[in-house]
Amino acid sequence: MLSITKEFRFDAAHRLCRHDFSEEENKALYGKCAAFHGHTYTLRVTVAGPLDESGMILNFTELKRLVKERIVDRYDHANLNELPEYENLPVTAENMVLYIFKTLSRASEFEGLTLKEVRLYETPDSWATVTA
Ligand SMILES: Nc1nc2c(c(=O)[nH]1)N=C([C@H](O)[C@H](O)COP(=O)(O)OP(=O)(O)OP(=O)(O)O)CN2
Ligand SMILES: [Zn+2]
Repeated sequence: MLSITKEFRFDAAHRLCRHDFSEEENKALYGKCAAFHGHTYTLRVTVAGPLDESGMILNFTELKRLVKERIVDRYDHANLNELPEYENLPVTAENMVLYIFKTLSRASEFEGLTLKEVRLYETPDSWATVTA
């Protein structure tokens, strides 16, 4: 199966918390990550599909425009806890990658293609993945 992958990076801040928990309960659940801190996230988006008449699955330039517009430009230098999608969810790599996958999979640019995988690295050695 043929696929293409594009990688993106953004810097963002968050703290891990449940809104229905007290500070003490969040500290007990999430430890040091209950305190506000930042990451340089790496996002990898993989798309599969047939080649078009230009010899491409999807132009990398178009993929970049889409992912930047829908995700990266909103997340870069943001406080992730303030974004509406995480109003009632802990800002874990798992919840983030699920939201990113759902959001991108709705894009009309992927019509006739398969959004195969979205992977989000929170640190160079910790990541979460959604695979179609
Ligand atoms: N399953 C998950 N576990 C943790 C998440 C997560 O999103 N999903 N997030 C965190 C924190 O955000 C924390 O910032 C990262 O924790 P940790 O990997 O322990 O942080 P380090 O700086 O020590 O990372 P290294 O991988 O050792 O560089 C915690 N857990
Ligand atoms: Zn963190």
